[in-house]
Amino acid sequence: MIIYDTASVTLIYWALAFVSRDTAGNTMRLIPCKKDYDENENHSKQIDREIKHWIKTYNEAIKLLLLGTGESGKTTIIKQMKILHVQGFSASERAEKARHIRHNIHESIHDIVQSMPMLKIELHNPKNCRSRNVILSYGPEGPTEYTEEYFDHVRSLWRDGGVKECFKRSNEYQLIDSAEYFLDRLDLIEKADYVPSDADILRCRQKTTGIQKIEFKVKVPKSMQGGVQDFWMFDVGGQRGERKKWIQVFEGIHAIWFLVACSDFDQTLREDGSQNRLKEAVDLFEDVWQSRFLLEAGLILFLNKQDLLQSKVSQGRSIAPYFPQYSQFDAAGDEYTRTKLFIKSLFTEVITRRRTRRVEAAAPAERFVVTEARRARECYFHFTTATDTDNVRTVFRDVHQIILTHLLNNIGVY
Ligand SMILES: Nc1nc2c(ncn2[C@@H]2O[C@H](COP(=O)(O)OP(=O)(O)OP(=O)(O)O)[C@@H](O)[C@H]2O)c(=O)[nH]1
Ligand SMILES: [Mg+2]
Repeated sequence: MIIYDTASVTLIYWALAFVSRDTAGNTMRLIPCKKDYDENENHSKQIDREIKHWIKTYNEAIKLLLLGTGESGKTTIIKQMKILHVQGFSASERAEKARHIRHNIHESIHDIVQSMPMLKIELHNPKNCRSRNVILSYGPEGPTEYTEEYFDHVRSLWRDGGVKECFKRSNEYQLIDSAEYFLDRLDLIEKADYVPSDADILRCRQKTTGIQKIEFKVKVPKSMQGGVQDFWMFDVGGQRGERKKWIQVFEGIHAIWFLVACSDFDQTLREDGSQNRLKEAVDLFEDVWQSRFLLEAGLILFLNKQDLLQSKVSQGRSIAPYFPQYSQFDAAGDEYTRTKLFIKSLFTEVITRRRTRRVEAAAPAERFVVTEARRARECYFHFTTATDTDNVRTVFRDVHQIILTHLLNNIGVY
């Protein structure tokens, strides 16, 4: 049986109706064209019967694996699946997240004030020196108890012009992406009865170590035999030290979602200050793309953190100093559009380095097929903001279609 929520059925139906083999019989073509479908009703009915049969008999869970460098947004996607397809977060989970969010506040203000001497930035208000010393005295771990006095120190510092100046240069040291989001919400978070909203939980940052799995079910509508389809989604840690564990979950994976933090273009790795984060993501993507263990899995690239990329670029920060080839990049549109297309081109280049032909496909996903000795290899691209539930809901629907097409190809329905 296969997954879909009601809204995605039409999409999937189309996908299935137009999946076919080429003359050599070894590559898939997906032609999302309603007109052809209407013109070939008998063929569609036959396909419909086959799909229903396949859905009825396919009872395996669909296994998805999230990959990407540290802080690319993998665990945020898992949280979105919990919101969209499980019951969301329980009261005890929210209480636990409140603790992590307070710790996120501490690590944010700690890392900013600790970096000020390196950037030769002074506190604008000398009275804040005491607050800075108090914060630094707790070290990166933070206080055992988050008192009113503690939050007063953080508030004074966050209002300081020097702290703000240092925050604006956060690409020159390591700072979590949600620093501003949480520091702007101090008044709410310091309250004893604070319960984090879904939006707060999506912003909360906790590094993943080891392998996590979430299971969820998606309803299959009655018209498609009814019932539910099981999904297993695996989350791994993306920092270098964590990647050796990845191979443990490669077996039997149907599709990989590879996440890239596009706003990382001017930052270095937390685990290696000499390596640009976006370059690391391109290298890692190449490893995944080439991996013989993952040849059977569908690959979907999430060009994530579009909100942060847009805001960075609108503040006048350019990718050009970090990727000199950007000055030769030819694309229409404003600076943000050109930057996101350039980042995409860094990844399509990895794919097109081998013999490639481009297949026009319907928006929003674009498809590239690489002809290899064994079979066609496909990669789809999506621009995403993982903290935006509506965006992830839409992307998930599109991705259903892609995964289904890939699965049908693998099991030889067509
Ligand atoms: N603004 C914004 N923040 C995002 C987005 N995606 C993820 N984040 C934030 O980025 C931080 C890191 O996200 P995670 O999901 O923990 O990253 P990860 O890939 O699981 O990282 P590791 O576990 O270290 O591999 C979190 O604070 C998220 O809230 C996005 O699209 N926009
Ligand atoms: Mg994680």
